[in-house]
Amino acid sequence: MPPVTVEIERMAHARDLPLPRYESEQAAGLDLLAAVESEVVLAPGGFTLIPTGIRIALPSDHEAQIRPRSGLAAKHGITVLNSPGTIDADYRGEIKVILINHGSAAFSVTRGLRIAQMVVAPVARAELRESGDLSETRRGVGGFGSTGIGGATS
Ligand SMILES: O=c1ccn([C@H]2C[C@H](O)[C@@H](COP(=O)(O)OP(=O)(O)OP(=O)(O)O)O2)c(=O)[nH]1
Ligand SMILES: [Mg+2]
Repeated sequence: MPPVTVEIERMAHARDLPLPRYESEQAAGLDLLAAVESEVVLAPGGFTLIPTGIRIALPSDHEAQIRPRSGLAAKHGITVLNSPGTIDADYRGEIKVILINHGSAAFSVTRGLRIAQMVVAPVARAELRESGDLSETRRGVGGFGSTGIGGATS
């Protein structure tokens, strides 16, 4: 798939920070940096909105998803509260990341720390057509474990 062009602006408080980038050749997400002025300490159980200092313009019919970094989650219990956060194609404000500390120790967010990753993805927009005659399926209304919990199913 050819790359999608995303316009990006580094805001005044982030001109010294590098642009988000893919950390490996085939990485799905661009790592987002914390554009905090000074250290922000997240107490256990606490959550906070972290600025990234960037604004973007996505092409129409695309979104950006703000996802956690597994390293921060596995090592410190830090994740994205509203994961995946949704950046709409028409949003022109600063991208912010809502981090939550599920760990048992305080976590320090320092300027430039790679706090989350942003995945750009195509989006299908629905045209709703109201109907009283939805198609039948084998699953029907079954859900929430209707196929069994754990083990192999036959
Ligand atoms: O993690 C996030 C999630 C959202 N946003 C920005 C971009 C998005 O386009 C906008 C609105 O997000 P969302 O639709 O999730 O929030 P809402 O509570 O529905 O707000 P709104 O009424 O503004 O749509 O906020 C972020 O910067 N970070
Ligand atoms: Mg919304």
